[in-house]
Amino acid sequence: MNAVACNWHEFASSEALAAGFSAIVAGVLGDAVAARGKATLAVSGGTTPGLFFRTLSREKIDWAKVTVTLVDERFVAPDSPRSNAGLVAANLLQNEAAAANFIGLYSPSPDVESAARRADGAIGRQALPLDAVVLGMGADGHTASFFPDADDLTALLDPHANANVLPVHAPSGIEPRLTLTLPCIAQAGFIALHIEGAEKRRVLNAALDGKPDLPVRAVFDHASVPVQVFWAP
Ligand SMILES: O=C1O[C@H](COP(=O)(O)O)[C@@H](O)[C@H](O)[C@H]1O
Repeated sequence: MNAVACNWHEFASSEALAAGFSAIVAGVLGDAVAARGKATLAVSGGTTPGLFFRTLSREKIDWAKVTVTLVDERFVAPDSPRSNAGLVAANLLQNEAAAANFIGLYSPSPDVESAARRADGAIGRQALPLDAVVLGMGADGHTASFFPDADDLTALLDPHANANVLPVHAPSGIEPRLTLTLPCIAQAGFIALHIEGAEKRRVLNAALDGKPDLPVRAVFDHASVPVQVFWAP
């Protein structure tokens, strides 16, 4: 097993992590705006990032030049409590960050396959290459919507995939999903993994030690820059 390239940032509390992490992400986005006149950020959903989003939303950068998108999405409408877009709208696209442009992955298409094709085009035209990606991880070792029990995990984890967005069918994912592909994530200029709690730390360490069936490992193996891990108890 090859050694993995990552940098570990440890904080004493969720509050301290949110403050430190949001300052770093704001710095990455601000640098991109200064260099290219625009910046792109892909964020994850789930239960972990709420406080980080609310803290990041108050960072004073030129948010009108920032495009925010999602690493992954449940195939549900934005008003569903399960919607990652809804989470981002309520917590990140507020305060200073209300000026940002948002590109979601969901559309009210007949099925998740057509929604993925639509999102694939929008992401390719408006969001790539990503300046920054913020990943989460489930206790089963999934990141993005790369679930260990996904029907086509091999295609999802193909580092040479041509697609930007793929549909996902995984029993543990509950609804069908939409996810950025591994190359979209791996080629970002800044790649962060935000996890909290002892259990997720144990799972991540198992993945980094080479335990099979933990899809998060693929990001570390293919990332174009060392992955920055942000952890609090
Ligand atoms: O379903 C999802 O789960 C992961 C992890 O979420 P958490 O609730 O354990 O923080 C998240 O990264 C992903 O974006 C989301 O769709």
